[in-house]
Amino acid sequence: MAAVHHPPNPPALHSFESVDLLVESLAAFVVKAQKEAIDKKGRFTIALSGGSLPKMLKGLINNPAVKWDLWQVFYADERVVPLDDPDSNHLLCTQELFSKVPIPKENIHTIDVSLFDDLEELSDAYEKELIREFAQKDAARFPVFDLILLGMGPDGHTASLFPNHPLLAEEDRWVAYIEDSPKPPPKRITLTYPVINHAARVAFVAAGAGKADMLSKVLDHPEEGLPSSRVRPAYPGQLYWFVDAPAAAKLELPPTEFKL
Ligand SMILES: O=C(O)[C@H](O)[C@@H](O)[C@H](O)[C@H](O)COP(=O)(O)O
Repeated sequence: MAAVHHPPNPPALHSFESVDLLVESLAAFVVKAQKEAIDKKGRFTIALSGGSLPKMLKGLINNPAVKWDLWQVFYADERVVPLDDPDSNHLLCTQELFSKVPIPKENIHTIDVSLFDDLEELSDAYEKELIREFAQKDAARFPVFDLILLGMGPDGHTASLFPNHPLLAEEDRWVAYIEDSPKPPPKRITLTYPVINHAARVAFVAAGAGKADMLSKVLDHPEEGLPSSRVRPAYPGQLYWFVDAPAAAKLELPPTEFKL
């Protein structure tokens, strides 16, 4: 990545009056990111999270601009449970999105359930899956996702990067595992900061009044070092926040007008 000494771009905060507007704008944003990636490289690499995020992507369903066959989907984090377990992020994304759109199954990169007994092997295998997708094609030290979509938990966590956890200091691995997640289930794998912070675009999605206090901590007080505040994609990467008015209610950071 060029210009290593350039400071990260400031976050773009997009605040919407309603969740419907947020959903519509997020879909338009994803489609634009997809178009730019496909025009440049003929494919679109994206990482998804669980929580409320998959539902927020419903603006992509029946959207003729989405080129599903050119998407390569990874998970920003995944719980170590069978893929049909109610706790699985893959199951959630399948129920909310993939079962409703024509995406080829092989374009969705799930964790290897045969490796559940050994989390080291499991995360190594997912890292290899990323290497197969990125390393030969982009030849970079870290993969450069076209887009990573994240949620923010009530404690400020994102992906499976929890406050004060040693994983926050991981500098080498692309994928790491955690056995002591404070939020169940305890065993998970997660993309690490070097991967998240090398992405071309990272977008958080947060809606509802329940997010207001934590959002203000994360965006107005990044010096507190909460996991979501540590997401600062390296230049020229860009960080976006898609929030609704109740979530934004306590923010000092001024919003940026949403324009495509
Ligand atoms: O793995 C998990 O524990 C959840 O998926 C979690 O990381 C979620 O993404 C955030 O808590 C935001 O949740 P909401 O989007 O539902 O607010």
